[in-house]
This record gives sequence, structure tokens and C-alpha cells, in this order.
Amino acid sequence: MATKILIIDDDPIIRLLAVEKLSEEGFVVIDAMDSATGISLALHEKPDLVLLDVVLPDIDGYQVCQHLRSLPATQHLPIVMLTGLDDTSSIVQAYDFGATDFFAKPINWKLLGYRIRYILRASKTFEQLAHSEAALANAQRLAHLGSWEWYPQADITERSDEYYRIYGMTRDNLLPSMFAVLPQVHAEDQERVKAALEAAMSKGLPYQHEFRILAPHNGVRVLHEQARVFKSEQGYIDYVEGITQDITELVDAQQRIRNLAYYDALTGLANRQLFRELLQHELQRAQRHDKQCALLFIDLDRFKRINDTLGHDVGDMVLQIVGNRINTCIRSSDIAALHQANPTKNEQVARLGGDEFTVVLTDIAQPEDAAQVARRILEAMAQPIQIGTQELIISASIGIALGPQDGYDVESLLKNADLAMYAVKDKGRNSYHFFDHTMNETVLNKFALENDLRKAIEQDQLELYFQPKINPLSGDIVGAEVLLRWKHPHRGMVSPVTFIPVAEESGFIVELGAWVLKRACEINREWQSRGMPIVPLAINLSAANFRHHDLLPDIRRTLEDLKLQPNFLVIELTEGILMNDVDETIQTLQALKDMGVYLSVDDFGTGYSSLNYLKRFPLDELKIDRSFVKDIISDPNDAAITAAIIGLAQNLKLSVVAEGVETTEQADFLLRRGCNTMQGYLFAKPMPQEDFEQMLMSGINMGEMQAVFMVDG
Ligand SMILES: Nc1nc2c(ncn2[C@@H]2O[C@@H]3COP(=O)(O)O[C@H]4[C@@H](O)[C@H](n5cnc6c(=O)[nH]c(N)nc65)O[C@@H]4COP(=O)(O)O[C@H]3[C@H]2O)c(=O)[nH]1
Repeated sequence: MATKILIIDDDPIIRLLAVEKLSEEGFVVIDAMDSATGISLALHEKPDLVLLDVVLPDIDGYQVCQHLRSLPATQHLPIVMLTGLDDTSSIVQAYDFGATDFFAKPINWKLLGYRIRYILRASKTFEQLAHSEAALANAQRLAHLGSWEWYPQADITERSDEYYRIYGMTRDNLLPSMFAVLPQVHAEDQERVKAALEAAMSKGLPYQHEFRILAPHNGVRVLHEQARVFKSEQGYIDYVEGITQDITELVDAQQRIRNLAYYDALTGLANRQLFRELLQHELQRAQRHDKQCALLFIDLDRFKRINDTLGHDVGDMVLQIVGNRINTCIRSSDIAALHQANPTKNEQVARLGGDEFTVVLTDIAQPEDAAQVARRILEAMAQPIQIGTQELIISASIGIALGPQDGYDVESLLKNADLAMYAVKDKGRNSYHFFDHTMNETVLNKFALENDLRKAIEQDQLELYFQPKINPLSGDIVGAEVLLRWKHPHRGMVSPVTFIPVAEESGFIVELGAWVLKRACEINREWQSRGMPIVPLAINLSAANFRHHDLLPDIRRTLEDLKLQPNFLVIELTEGILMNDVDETIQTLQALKDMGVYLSVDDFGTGYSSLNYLKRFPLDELKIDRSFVKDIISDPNDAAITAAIIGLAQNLKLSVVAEGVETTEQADFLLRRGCNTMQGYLFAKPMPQEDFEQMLMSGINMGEMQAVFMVDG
């Protein structure tokens, strides 16, 4: 497209000549005789260049020039002022008002054509440069990246706009010295930044580092600065070129990612990942410096019950409170300094998930130090937790393993602290225990036992024993408790006290319970078929059996399949089972009751049943725990409790059975208080099926005992 020239001149001859001569040079020429027309054409016709006379009838050419420069559309438009030949002051003024160039009158039109071409070329280049600069400035602004050139000999720095913006300064209030920014640098980083500048200045050393500044109105910012040094051929330092970038957002994002990756969202404590890394580090340090560290593995006691009964929100609150409490029991130590990014967090305390917390203690002088912390934690736990109107009492079991003696790596130390924690649970919870190597054996033993137990049913190693319930006055067998026995091929007879907990822990108890139920009912059916005198058989149910969704259908089907009357089946449940989720318990008990099954509370007196609940449970029988019966003669407390339980049963119209009766004195005491169903070694030990059948047929031999009861009774 042809180049368009606008000439603004009040001299009609000049305008005419311009149109004629410049058209010959290949330009399109438009003209204006006064400034107002000229400005309007400059805006609407978009010329590539303006020839502007200094003297115009309305306002002078300088002001036209100034006005065009102030408008965005004509800001960069090349303007050539037409001046008198030796009118130097006009020439100077022309530049002052923003003219691109001047051309002296009288006009040599040929020469003017060349000049116009040259100016247009130069202006194009200038335009491209301005464009690139703007793009660069824009890019710098977007990337919060400032650039600079520093001439160390004179200590003068040329800085880009963004550099000033980063520091919240302007060209006017920041001195050219590269050291001028130092007062804004964070006190802790100042020495380092100054040293890098000095090394670049004196030794020509490049650098790259991060530091913090305090920017006016923008708070603390984190900067990344990188510098290259340019030297002359003689080796002198010419200048230093660098970039300075505000990486605060990046650092924040990294911190957030780190928080997600390393911290537990609920409690804000270290998570499993961070725990592992820190413990790993600690173990290596302990080994290198011949020091000792301790790992405390903390598991809340019966936390599931809180979650199940009060809901997960309450459970979460409890976990947060517990996390805080553990935290306050631990002094901050050097380990926190490892992860400077978040120095406010005490990373010695971690939550591994669920209700499992850990504490890593560094540089302990003796195991007692760890024990002391464990005791502090237990004390802190014992404080009641108030959530709304609820007051909760919680406790924890703590296992302690010492590093490196109990484990050189995270895995083994954690496993051993976990074993120690389980030892606490086994011994009744709410305490702490150090790991010792026999625990490993116990666990291996447990594993082996668990494996063998799974095969016990198929390999026919399980057997039911029967222990009669007696009426000592009549000598009648009024029922029997079914007790499971395991004839292990190598270990011999394994007690249910040993294998039931293993089965409960592994979940195998569900299968085992179902087997006992079916087998007990089958035997009872068999006795009926053989025309033997039959009695109700009581089976023990574990919590998992009682809560299992198959329980009711299983019992119903078994009774139906065998055509057994439900009142020949007694289910014994401990107080603990009943009290866990009372509403569900009532529903299940009622369903069993509706089926006609007889319900008995085993080990009564050892749990914490509330009388309120007891009234709401549709029960048939209470069994006084063996531990009370044992000392009823010698311990007035046990005597009183036993008498109270008997009274309670009578009031609630429940039968009462005394367990573990071993002496005639005990039996006598119980009889006098009104308990006339008993079970215990005095009458018979649990016995194999055949022996019990024999006893059923011939009746129990009460011998002299009966005489005693008959006389006394
Ligand atoms: N010192 C003494 N002990 C007496 C006397 N009379 C009975 N015993 C013992 O007391 C335990 C009574 O059973 P438990 O309290 O239900 O306690 C049972 C029960 O909780 C559990 N158990 C046994 N069989 C089963 C089963 O089939 N399922 C479930 N879930 N648990 C079972 O194992 C526990 C222990 O069973 P056993 O070793 O058979 O021990 C039986 C029995 O042998 C006595 O006069 N003196």
C-alpha cells in the first residue's frame, strides 16, 4: 500500500507543490490548510507521516505537534516540522514539542522524498523496538521478574520497571547503587546478600540465591536472584547482569503442597510420611553419634466406641484434642529445625491415621526419659474431655521402642513399638510398656496359632465340652454350658482362654461361633432323637458373633433345620457386649427373645451395666461371676455383691446362676441367699460329650453333698 503523507501548511503553493512533487515520488498526499483540519485528518485518515508547518493561522505548529503526541492514536506518528533555513530556535523547539525531525524551507522536494523514506524506516524500527520492549516489560510483570545491569566500578545499576515494582520503590527513591536495596532485605538474610554482591564486585563471582525482603505495602516477599559477570578481554569486570524474581507465590504453593503431603489435615500434626522421614533421619543420627532415641506408639483405648456411639464429628474433635494434648507434653527439640519451612509445628508428634499417634524423642539419656513422657501423656489423656454437654473420659495404650537397640530402621522400630502397645492392651490398657524381644516370640506364636486355628475346623480338632448347671437341692441337671476345646496335634489341649482372643483378633471367631452354635444344636437334636433326657445348652457368643448380620438368620435356620425347640438354646453374653451400642443390643436381644431363645448375662458384676439398661434388656438369666463366688466366704465385699446380685435378679424376675462353685461352703452360702442353680468344679468339671451323656442318663452323684444341703436347706 502506498505511503500516505499529510501536509499541514497555510501556504497553498507549498501544499500544491507537495501534492505534485511527492506524488511523483510515489506517495499519496493529503493536505490541510489549518491546524484543526490537520488534526482531524491525522486522526481519521491515518497518515504514515505528517509534514507540519511551524506557522499556522489558528494555533502554531508546535502546539499541534504536542497535541498529536498526547493522543494515543498519533502518539508515535512521525512528524516532520517545516522550519526556516537557519531558524535554529524553531528547530530546537520542534524537538522539544515531540517532532521526529525537521526540514528547512525552501523545500528541496527530491531531498524531502529521501528524508521521508529514511524517517519511515527508522520509525518502523523504533516501533518494533518499542513493541519488543513493551512485550518484555509485560512478560517481566507477569513473571514478577525484574532485570538489571550493574556497573560495579561506578556502582551504578540500571533496573527494569518490574525490579522497582518488586521492591515497591521508584527510580526516584532508590539510589543507583546495587547495595541500595540492602536495608529492605530481611535481617537474617542481609549478610548473605551483601557477601554475594561484594564477591561479584571484587572477584567477579556469579551468584544465585534466594532471600526475603520487606516490601512497602506488600509484606515479606521471597526473591530469587541470579547474576552473571561480564569481563573485558583483560580480565577486568565490565558489568554484572542479573534477574530478580519474586517467587513468594511459588514458595507459598510449595508450602501448601508440602502441608498436604506431610501434615495430617485433621490435627495439623506430622503425617505418616513426614514421621517416617524424620524417624529415619533420627535413627541414622543416633547410630552415627552413638545416641539413643525413643519411639512412643500411642493408641487410644476403645476409640471406636466413641465414633460408633457419638458419631464421627465428635470422634474428630476428640482426635484434635488428643493431638494437642500430646503436643503439649513434648518439649520442642532440634528435630523441628530440620524442616525450616514450617518451624512452628512440633514434628516430633505425628498422627499415623485413625487413633494412632506417635512421638519421636531424640537424644534421650536413659529409657526412663521416655517412660516419663509416656506417663505425662497418660496423665494428660486422663483429663475429661468436654464436648458440648458430653463429658468423655479417654485413655491410651503406649508402646515404647528404643532406637537403634530395638530396631535400626523405621519399619522394625515401628513394628516393635506397636507390639509393645499391644502388650499394654492385653494387660488391660491405659498404661505404657517397653518393647522386649520376647514379644516377637509371642507374636510369632500368635500367628502360628491363628494359622493352625483356621485349619482346626476342617481337620476335626475342635470339640465341645459340657459343664452341667445343677440344682443342688434336687441334684437335677437343669442345663449345661457348652465350652469349646481344641485338641492341637502338636500342642495338645489348647485352652479357649488362649485361642478365643486370637480368633477374635483375626475375625475367625465369626466362623468359630457359627460352628459352635450348629454343633451344640446338632448334639442336642441327636440326644432328643435317641430319647435321652435333654437340657438347655448354653453357648458363649463373642462380640463379633453377636453383632454379625448373619446371627439371627443363622440361629433361625439352625433351629428350623434341626426342628429344635428354641428354649433348648441359651445364649450367654458378657456385660461388655451388651453395653456396646445399647440401642442395637436391645433390638438384637428382642429379636432373639421373639424367636424363643433363652438369654443369659455371663460374668455378671464385672462390667459396668447400668441398672437402667438392664431393665430395658429382655433377659432371662444372670450368671454371678466366678471371681465373686471364689471369695464369698472370706471377703465380706464379695459376699455383699453376690447377695446384691441375687436380690437384683429376683427383683427383675430373672433366674440366677452362680459360676465356679468349688466348695460346699460356697454352695451353702448361695443357697441361703436364694440362688439355687450352680455350676462349678464342686459338681462337675467341663467334660467331653460321652461323659456328659453318661451323666445325663444316670444323674449327678451328689453323695454326701446332697445330705448337707438337705439338712441345712
Ligand atoms: N476355677 C474354676 N473354673 C471353673 C469352674 N467351673 C467352671 N470353670 C471354668 O470357667 C469357665 C466358664 O466359662 P466362661 O466364663 O464363659 O469363660 C469361657 C468363655 O469366655 C470362653 N469360651 C469357651 N468356649 C467358648 C466358645 O465356644 N465361644 C466363645 N466365644 N467363648 C468361649 O473361654 C472361657 C474359658 O473357658 P474354660 O477354660 O472352659 O473355662 C470355663 C470353665 O471351665 C470352677 O469351679 N472353678
